[in-house]
Amino acid sequence: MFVDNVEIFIQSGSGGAGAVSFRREKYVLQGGPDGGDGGRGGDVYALVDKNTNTLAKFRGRKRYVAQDGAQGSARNCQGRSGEDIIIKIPPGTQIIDAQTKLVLFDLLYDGQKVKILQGGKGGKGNTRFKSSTNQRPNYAQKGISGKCLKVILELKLIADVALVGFPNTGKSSLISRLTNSKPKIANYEFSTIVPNLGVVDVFDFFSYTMADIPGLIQGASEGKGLGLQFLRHIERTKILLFLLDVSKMIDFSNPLESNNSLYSANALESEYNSSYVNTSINEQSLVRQFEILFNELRQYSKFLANKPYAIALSKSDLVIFESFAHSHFHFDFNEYNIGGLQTMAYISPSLVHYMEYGYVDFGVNLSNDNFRIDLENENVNDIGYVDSKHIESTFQRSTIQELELDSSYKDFNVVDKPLFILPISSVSGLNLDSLKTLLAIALKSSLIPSKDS
Ligand SMILES: Nc1nc2c(ncn2[C@@H]2O[C@H](COP(=O)(O)OP(=O)(O)OP(=O)(O)O)[C@@H](O)[C@H]2O)c(=O)[nH]1
Ligand SMILES: [Mg+2]
Repeated sequence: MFVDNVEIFIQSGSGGAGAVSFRREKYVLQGGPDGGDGGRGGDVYALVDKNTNTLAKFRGRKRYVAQDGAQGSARNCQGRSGEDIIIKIPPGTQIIDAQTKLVLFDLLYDGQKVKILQGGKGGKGNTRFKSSTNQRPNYAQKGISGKCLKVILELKLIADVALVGFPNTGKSSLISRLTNSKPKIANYEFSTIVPNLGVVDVFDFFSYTMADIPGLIQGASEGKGLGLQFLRHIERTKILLFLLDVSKMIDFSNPLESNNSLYSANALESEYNSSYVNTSINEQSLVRQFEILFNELRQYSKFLANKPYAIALSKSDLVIFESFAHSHFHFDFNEYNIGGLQTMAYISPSLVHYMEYGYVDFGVNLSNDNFRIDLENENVNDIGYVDSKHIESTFQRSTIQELELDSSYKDFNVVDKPLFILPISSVSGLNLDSLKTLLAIALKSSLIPSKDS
């Protein structure tokens, strides 16, 4: 069960009372004070534990109370300290004061530990109050009470890459091919209702995490579909990977209808039920899918919309590649920084630069004007397979140089959006290695800040 928001009650221990006691010994008539101090109350800590990625266990247990300190006792014995309580939470959990809604802690890294509530101090025993004027004080301090607080634990998953797409576009299928995660895959919408996290291993020395969240639809920002509740999980990702479904066709024959329902989520949705027999792809449908998704993100948060992103064209096994290859996509994402790109696979100049850095032969023809990968090039097979061997070897050699650019390459140190556009298929395996590697290169490069912002 995936749970990402719970309210719990926490309380630190009270300090034990100091003791009032006097020395009693044979032949000692009026022994001096010997009451020990009370023990301190236990603290309440939170500890980040990467072995968990849900707050589900907090649904069962809602009270976390640390132990009180024990009372002091005779013979100057200090009371035992109350045991601390340590609450284990997944990375990405925020601890929020339930009343004021203030974020008290935002815990990101495995092993990070914070004290949320301090236990009360133990009271001083009467020994401590002995003075020249009062040799036998008959009073001691009470311990200080513990504190209590209602807090909300809110989890915002931390993944390096998040998949964003309409329902049924193959997000879960992709994550199941690239990672160890085994999500539910089905040919209907909203088969994923909670996020999945997986680890992508690239060679033996680099890995990153990928999140599959439930599909978005138009109006999600107003609460449609599963709405926004899962978008919080992509707030902290470094790269958004938009999955656009190439098997979706939308009839754009009537431009007058361009602003009405034909282009709405319903139009797209009805397409999801259409058969998978397509003879060519409709690039406008892809652009439209992208626009709808992008706008939903933008409505949710400008910050999200500003993130680096890449595009994967999913289910590319379903289109007939002859037409695919010869028509070439004409992406016209002017607003999104790619003007009229005529290519099927595209890698942004900055990313290419990182790949080339280390003087590695990328293996495909990157023409100077827009660095497009030419399908007719003999290094690329007919169906637009970007030879992953070349990308992989680039990556391997480049990592040695830590993918850092010297200052003369400053111009390339801007994130072009998208980082790349790649046709993929989780069914046939088309370009999956390239996808995995391109994401790795982007994450390793200084294009993407390595710490969460
Ligand atoms: N032909 C083909 N079918 C695919 C491919 N990837 C996924 N599918 C199919 O598309 C359907 C939906 O796949 P999912 O991976 O569940 O899609 P999703 O995006 O996770 O869907 P939601 O969880 O509902 O948002 C399933 O029937 C998959 O078998 C692909 O590359 N090629
Ligand atoms: Mg899914």
